[in-house]
Amino acid sequence: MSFLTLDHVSHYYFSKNNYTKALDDISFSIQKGEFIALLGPSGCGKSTILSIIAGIIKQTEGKVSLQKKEVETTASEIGYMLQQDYLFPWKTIVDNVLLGPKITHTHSKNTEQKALKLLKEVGLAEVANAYPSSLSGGMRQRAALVRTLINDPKILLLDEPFSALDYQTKLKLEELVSKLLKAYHKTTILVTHDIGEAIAMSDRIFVMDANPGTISKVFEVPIELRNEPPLLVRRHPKYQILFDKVWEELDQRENVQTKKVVSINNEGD
Ligand SMILES: Nc1ncnc2c1ncn2[C@@H]1O[C@H](COP(=O)(O)OP(=O)(O)OP(=O)(O)O)[C@@H](O)[C@H]1O
Repeated sequence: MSFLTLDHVSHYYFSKNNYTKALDDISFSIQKGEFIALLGPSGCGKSTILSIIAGIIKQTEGKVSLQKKEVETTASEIGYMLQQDYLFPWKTIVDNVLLGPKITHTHSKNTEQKALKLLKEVGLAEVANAYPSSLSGGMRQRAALVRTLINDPKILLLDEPFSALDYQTKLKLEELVSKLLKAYHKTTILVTHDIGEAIAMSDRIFVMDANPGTISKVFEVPIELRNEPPLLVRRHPKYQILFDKVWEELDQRENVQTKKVVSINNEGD
């Protein structure tokens, strides 16, 4: 059964004298617990899709449904993890994690226990009372992940969460995030520029095209890969086969038109 659906979603960014069509007629459905990767050239609308799902912006056309109900905003159901961790430097790790529940008045003794349990699961139990400045980049991103999971969001949106990390830390974090999200059966959308990461972590990969943003092709990750941890996926013979196919699809689309900003006064130009 479909969990999250985007139905003929288009989006325009308007400014004083012109507009950009960022998304054109995007439709897809995601099952509960599914892990989707959005892959495509810069400016193809990946972040715009996440912002629409998160309720940060409202799509110009089309509809977004969660569990079959059309939603104006899914914000309260969403966990958002970005390239930067945005931890507050003056709060300890556990206090950073508990900030969300405190703001939403859902904080209780149980929440604190849950925070400590999650911190333990990501290997941060020892530094729960430390300040972010004393942690490495990878540790800070693990704390950011726990902060995202503490509210038990229905959907997780990951916008290039590993791209600021060194390669080894990134691989280790992929491993941890994948294990944790599978264990908690989280529905996840990952934005990435990294084909290997998309294959290693996802069930399906949506390749996008730019100007305006469309979904050009959907790749199913073979079932044998989906059940393996990312490091093992990267060593599987089927990984390289899929990598080449996705590469080819992206490569074909490299000659995208230059960005199209349409003047409102001279639409025909
Ligand atoms: N606030 C805005 N105002 C005007 N145009 C915008 C705005 N935000 C995004 N755009 C344009 O919309 C299109 C899609 O942008 P978006 O950031 O969603 O792409 P992206 O695929 O996430 O890019 P990247 O990979 O570089 O982060 C681009 O042409 C971009 O310039």
